[in-house]
Amino acid sequence: MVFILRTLFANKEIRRPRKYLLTKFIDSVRLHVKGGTGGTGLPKYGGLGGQGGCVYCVGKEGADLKNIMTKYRARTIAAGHGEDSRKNKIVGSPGEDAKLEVPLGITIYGEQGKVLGSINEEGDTVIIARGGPGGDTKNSFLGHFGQTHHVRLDLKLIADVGLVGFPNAGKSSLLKAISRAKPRIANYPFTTIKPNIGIIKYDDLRRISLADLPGLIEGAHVNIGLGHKFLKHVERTKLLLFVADVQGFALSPRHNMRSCLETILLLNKELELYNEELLEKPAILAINKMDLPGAENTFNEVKEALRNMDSTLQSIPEEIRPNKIIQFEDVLGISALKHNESIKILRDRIRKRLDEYAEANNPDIVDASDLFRKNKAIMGERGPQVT
Ligand SMILES: Nc1nc2c(ncn2[C@@H]2O[C@H](COP(=O)(O)OP(=O)(O)OP(=O)(O)O)[C@@H](O)[C@H]2O)c(=O)[nH]1
Repeated sequence: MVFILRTLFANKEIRRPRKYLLTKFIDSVRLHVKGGTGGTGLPKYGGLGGQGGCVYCVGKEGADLKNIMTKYRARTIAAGHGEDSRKNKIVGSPGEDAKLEVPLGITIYGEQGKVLGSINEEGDTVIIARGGPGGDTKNSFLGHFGQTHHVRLDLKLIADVGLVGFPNAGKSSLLKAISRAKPRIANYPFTTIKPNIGIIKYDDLRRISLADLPGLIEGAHVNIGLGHKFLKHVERTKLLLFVADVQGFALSPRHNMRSCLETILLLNKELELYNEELLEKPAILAINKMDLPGAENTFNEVKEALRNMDSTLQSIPEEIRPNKIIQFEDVLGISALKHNESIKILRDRIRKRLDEYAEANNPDIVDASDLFRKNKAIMGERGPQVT
């Protein structure tokens, strides 16, 4: 009884979201959406019913799916119905639209996985349930029902760089050292249970975003650890930043101890098993914890092994051998904890690789002097050569 009264008279302002909503990172939401019904027309006066309202999504920076889940606890969103035509208001007003603010990076799927649209920039709009037409001569002045169906909003973070590594490799420490993000850092695996985004700011005001994802482990493809659940978030990144612990990794004393080189190959394999296309992305390898004793030797060994991949693979057990090897643009030794010169070098290298990527994908942004040189080479001494 006390519980019922408390619930009935509870002040909605101070009601907190359910506990699981406070902790969990939500990257997929299923909703039932209903477009409004069109208003009825008035045949006697030729009156038109108002059109039913639509449900639509608008991209908004800073919005998140958790807010949608808290706001629409019943997971149903309905737009308003169109107004009926009346003697003193012949044309009924359209129903009120229901606007849903969603984060950038959302893809909207309808029934049977059909893609309804995606939202990648602030202000992008996708209608997810159309309102029914109002009553007029074409439908005997009877308003129609709006569209009613289930949709799934699936979030894939949009960041320039995606950090991938085993748990405890120091991804969060690196994110903290390189950007102003404040992720949780602790000396046990799986401290990171949801993606964190950090921004690197350069002197020329260029900003590069990095997504730190929960650690992958051997067997992630069969859902061990946190599985491949978060790998979808690297699909939209332009550059992969592998972070490997120079000491290697063992999840517990019961698990195999994997060396630094083995963790790199295992990460390669897990990415390959998730989506082979990810291996085509430009990638940088950062070997972390270089402040530890003996790190320099291991680093040189790993670098050498990566250089002679064919002979390395022969000495690697078959269960951790990837079919396709990722090509690293750079292999760097860093210390995320000491926050030293190595972090600065990494920052510059990330910038360089992303600039190269932009140049390759947007030929319009090429350096003007480079363009001049190329044009001069084509034109030769006497101007353009016609072939
Ligand atoms: N010596 C040393 N320790 C480091 C370095 N970077 C990180 N660590 C330590 O390694 C441990 C794990 O660091 P995290 O940054 O939480 O690692 P993570 O990869 O984010 O781990 P998960 O959240 O489990 O995925 C912490 O105790 C850090 O202090 C480093 O450069 N040198």
